[in-house]
Amino acid sequence: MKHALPGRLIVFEGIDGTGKSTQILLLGEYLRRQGHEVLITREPTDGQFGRKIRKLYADRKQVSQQEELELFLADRREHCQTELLPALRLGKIVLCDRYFLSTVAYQGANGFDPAMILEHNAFAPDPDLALIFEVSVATSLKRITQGRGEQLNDFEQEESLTRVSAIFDLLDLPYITRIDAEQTIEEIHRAVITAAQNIVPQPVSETLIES
Ligand SMILES: Nc1ncnc2c1ncn2[C@@H]1O[C@H](COP(=O)(O)OP(=O)(O)O)[C@@H](O)[C@H]1O
Ligand SMILES: Cc1cn([C@H]2C[C@H](O)[C@@H](COP(=O)(O)OP(=O)(O)O)O2)c(=O)[nH]c1=O
Repeated sequence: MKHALPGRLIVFEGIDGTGKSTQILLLGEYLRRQGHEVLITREPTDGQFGRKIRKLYADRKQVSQQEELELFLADRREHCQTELLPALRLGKIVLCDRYFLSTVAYQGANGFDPAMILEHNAFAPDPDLALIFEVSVATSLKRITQGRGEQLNDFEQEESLTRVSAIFDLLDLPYITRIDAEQTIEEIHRAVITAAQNIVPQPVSETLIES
């Protein structure tokens, strides 16, 4: 659903380890320096459903794929109502680390029809900009292990990231901009600013100077 609220919603998408969390903080700092009010948030959230999802992952518990999909949708419904929509109504720039394209790609990789997943997210405002961070699966795996010191079940993880990545590659929606995330942190930051500038309104500070 396209929103007509005064704020802007920018979401950061892509497979794990592409540098989303790094870049969201850098863009947040940049926009705040420009005089914007910024909300930085993420999914899964820290709300009741998001905590449940993280706990399932941490405990390596298996739930049915249907249950998993429903948990992500419940988390997003709550996130929209309690955080995203109120912030957009106040004219804030909302930066969200993962949103419904992650459900399309990850739960799509689990076998659900991507188009059906998109329909189930019709309650959620469309982002004004969805940045899809693109790296090879090899780079993703390297960054995950380096950054977090996790011991990987290499083959399983490689296979599932490849499937998720293939769905991200196929997505074709008007608000998507693809970012080459193999570059340095500084180069990516510049590409992110360029994309954001197309949809972010003039900052309050500049409006005041001109009038
Ligand atoms: N452009 C980059 N080049 C090399 N390493 C990076 C880059 N961006 C992020 N990293 C590192 O890769 C790891 C994963 O980055 P992170 O921002 O947490 O990714 P994500 O949020 O997409 O999982 C971290 O250790 C981070 O410091
Ligand atoms: C938002 C969302 C995330 N996920 C997955 C992607 C991640 O592997 C996992 C946790 O997200 P996240 O905390 O972003 O993981 P990371 O910090 O490792 O990038 O949840 C889905 O499967 N569906 C969704 O709708």
